[in-house]
Amino acid sequence: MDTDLGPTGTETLCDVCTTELDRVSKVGRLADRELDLLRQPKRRINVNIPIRMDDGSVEVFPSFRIQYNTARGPTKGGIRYHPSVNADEVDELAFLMSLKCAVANIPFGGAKGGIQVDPSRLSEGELERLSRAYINEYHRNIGPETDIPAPDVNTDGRIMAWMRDEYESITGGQAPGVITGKPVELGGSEGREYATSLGGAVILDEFVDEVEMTRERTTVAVQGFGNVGSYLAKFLHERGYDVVAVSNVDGGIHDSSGIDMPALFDAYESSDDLFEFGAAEITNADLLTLDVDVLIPAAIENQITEANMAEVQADAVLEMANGPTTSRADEHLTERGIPVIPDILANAGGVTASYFEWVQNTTNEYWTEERVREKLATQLREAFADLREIKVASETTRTWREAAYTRAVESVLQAEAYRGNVARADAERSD
Ligand SMILES: NC(=O)C1=CN([C@@H]2O[C@H](COP(=O)(O)OP(=O)(O)OC[C@H]3O[C@@H](n4cnc5c(N)ncnc54)[C@H](OP(=O)(O)O)[C@@H]3O)[C@@H](O)[C@H]2O)C=CC1
Ligand SMILES: O=C(O)CCC(=O)C(=O)O
Repeated sequence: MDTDLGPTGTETLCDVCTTELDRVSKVGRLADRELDLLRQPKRRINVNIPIRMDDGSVEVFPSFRIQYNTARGPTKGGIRYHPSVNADEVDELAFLMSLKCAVANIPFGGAKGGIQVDPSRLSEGELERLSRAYINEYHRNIGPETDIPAPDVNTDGRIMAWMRDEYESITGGQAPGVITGKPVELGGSEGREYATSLGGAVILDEFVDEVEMTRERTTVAVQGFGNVGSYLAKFLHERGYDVVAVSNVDGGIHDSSGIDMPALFDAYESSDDLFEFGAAEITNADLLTLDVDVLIPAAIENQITEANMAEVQADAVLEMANGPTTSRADEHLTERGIPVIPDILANAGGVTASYFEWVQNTTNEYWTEERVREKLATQLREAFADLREIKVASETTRTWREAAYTRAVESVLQAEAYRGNVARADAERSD
């Protein structure tokens, strides 16, 4: 199925996206046509991919690529492998990518992809066949100037390498800019592997300065110890924060005097088991309600919800995962004066470094790790400053999320207007 949606396409945005869009729409007095453009993806593609398994049987894996908004540039966003991935989830993630690229001020639209699979069940060969088959099915829809995938949950540089190779064997020639998050030896950027986390650390530093806290006395709990959570815990420890809890899908560990992160990294590398480290064990539910300065969901969506929002004791939330807070919980935290640094700012370091990778691929000029880190920090500090300015200047903007949506929606709609897709005259606006 390949759908260019008209204004009658179904809406599948999550409640927090819809709530925030409605709020921004009311304040900005957006026209119906403008809202339609934001509420639905431009193109949804889904393919059931048959794969021959090692035992000779054939399994079929549903897969998706959703290109949400193309006004600001080629679409950009990761590919997720997870048993529960579905079209609605990918819609929402693609919507968030469209806003995130605008918040980070990089010239991309937003997309997201996914395969409904539990990759831990697959052999290396099956994983490679599935990854290559995904590109085989979608190669006409992606490309360095159209839609550029990247890693997300359960995907990594090795998978990006197979995907680049498959794309080039189908299309002929070299096309390093078709995908980002590649290994450095294959045209990847220095620093991309940890950029989401480094970006999160830069944003948290800015926030801590803003509210006049000091890093040294700031305790943090990080849910998720994958690419984003583990590097973030490391960076925050190096910057002087006290990382008191971390977790993976099986649960977590807690030490109120601060976890020795280098020692944990060494232990985890060999055991792949947080519990073997010997610190007190906690559940993911416990972690989310710990009495810490900053709670950092860095795993999957819908973690702070109506069920646990009243028990959240943190003084602030840094959303490193996409969509970890539901709308009701977001409102509740706001009422209690707990600031939430939204996903589309907090985790924008990943796509920003992906943009740098794409620029390097396009110019064939490669940068040092130091240059990437400096440029990343500058870009994210500017993004934070832009949102602070909106918050300070506006009497109605209460939260960082509202500021981020305000900035992103304005930027996307300006681009749509310059393309002639919407008229931005007051006469067009509905009340
Ligand atoms: N990778 C990137 O560049 C970017 C990622 N993000 C977002 O960050 C989040 C994490 O992504 P990433 O680190 O790449 O993914 P990974 O697959 O590398 O890691 C995910 C982590 O979350 C844990 N986890 C999975 N399910 C649960 C659960 N139900 N409860 C608690 N923990 C769970 C996993 O545990 P286990 O290790 O045991 O499997 C793992 O530690 C996602 O929301 C992603 O969309 C956002 C921007 C960029
Ligand atoms: O690096 C990218 O292009 C996208 C990363 C991503 O999927 C995300 O920010 O959620």
